[in-house]
Amino acid sequence: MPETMTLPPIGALAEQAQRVTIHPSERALRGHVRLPGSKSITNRALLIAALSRGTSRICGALRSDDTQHMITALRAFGVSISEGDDLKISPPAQWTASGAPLFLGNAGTAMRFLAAAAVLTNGPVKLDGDRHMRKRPIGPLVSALQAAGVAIEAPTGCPPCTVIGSGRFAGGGLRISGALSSQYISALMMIAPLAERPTTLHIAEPRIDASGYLDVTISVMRAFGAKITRRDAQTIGITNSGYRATRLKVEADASAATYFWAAEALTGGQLDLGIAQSEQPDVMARAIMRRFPELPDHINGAQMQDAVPALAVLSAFSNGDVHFTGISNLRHKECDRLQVLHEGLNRMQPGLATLTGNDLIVHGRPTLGRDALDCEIDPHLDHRMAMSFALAGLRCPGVSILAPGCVNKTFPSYWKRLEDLGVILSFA
Ligand SMILES: O=C(O)C1=C[C@@H](OP(=O)(O)O)[C@@H](O)[C@H](O)C1
Ligand SMILES: C=C(OP(=O)(O)O)C(=O)O
Repeated sequence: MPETMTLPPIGALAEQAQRVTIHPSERALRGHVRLPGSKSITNRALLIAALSRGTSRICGALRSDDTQHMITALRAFGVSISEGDDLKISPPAQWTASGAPLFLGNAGTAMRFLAAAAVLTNGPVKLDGDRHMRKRPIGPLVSALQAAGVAIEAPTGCPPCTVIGSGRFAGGGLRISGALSSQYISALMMIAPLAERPTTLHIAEPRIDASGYLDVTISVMRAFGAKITRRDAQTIGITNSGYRATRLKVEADASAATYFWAAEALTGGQLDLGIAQSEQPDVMARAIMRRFPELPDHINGAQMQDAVPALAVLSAFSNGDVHFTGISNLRHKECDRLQVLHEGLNRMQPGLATLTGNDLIVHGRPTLGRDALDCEIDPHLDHRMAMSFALAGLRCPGVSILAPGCVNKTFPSYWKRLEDLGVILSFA
């Protein structure tokens, strides 16, 4: 190749490629990894900024498919958003409904948060997503909004859903089930400061999965001046004091960090990720991963669900069986993650994982790197499946991942970050 010819950037290679093959790392991975901003914080901050008085600025925001869907939808409501190094958000006096359906891909946060916020527009809004999103339940949120007087329908119990915005939200006492997703509760929490009266949210279950995301919601709401109190595990009180614009710095994404904590463990390396303490639920995975290869024989994934795929792949190389419980909601994520994890692990080596109801048991084999079969993993276009199974390739020769561009949902620079650490990838 002539010296002047430059290779296309790796992001473009990954997007166009049908597969990526990961070559085992000969050495321990060391160095600094620049992580993207938190998806959960970015999409909350975008929505709340769009509901605030004044112009807000968000620094360190995640730029990915999920946040782009949120930005595009907010613009359709009349919100002005400029995308420089920082995001600058200026809401209109009143959100407007353009009439055109809003396509939100497979972005759960955008779908659930906007289904609730669309009530604040002045007309009909149809929210739709891709074929995966059309299988992800939204019924409990729809029922809670209907009980609050909102005209909203999702005939299949999943998107598409149609909201007839009245420009107002009554607030008051609301009951919501968070059994299938904590995002339903976050969605109601975030519109409550704009209600006509104070809101008390009653969560139907005494304990829900992913409840740490409610604390993330509270923190972002407070940064925009909301008055909100988590009275107990099932009760949240929110004053109708509105939001005021602010400047918010988004912290690094803890779910993105899990892949690099696992990569450290698998290669015996040490990485500086610039993420220490955080409210984000997936930071809990770090302490567990540090114990590798002696992982606990039981991991309850209920409160760190997005870390489970990376933990499951890491477990395949551990010294024993790891029994994952509390993970039934993984069936309603970007794909049926329990099914796809089970399928992918057994493709790496038959018998590596067992699925018993909604529990996954990974039968760790410390020698796996040496005796694994060449395998092609179909992540079913799920970013976390792609990023997690790629980790197996750090130890096993011949691991390839189909449609690697699916990482764009939350981590477009994932492959580049691995290459920056010296991992050799072949895109085809
Ligand atoms: O509120 C959030 O930002 C999220 C909550 C979790 O989903 P569920 O509440 O649907 O379990 C998590 O899996 C998702 O990636 C982000
Ligand atoms: C479940 C996820 O995303 P969401 O629900 O926001 O689509 C995820 O990122 O793993």
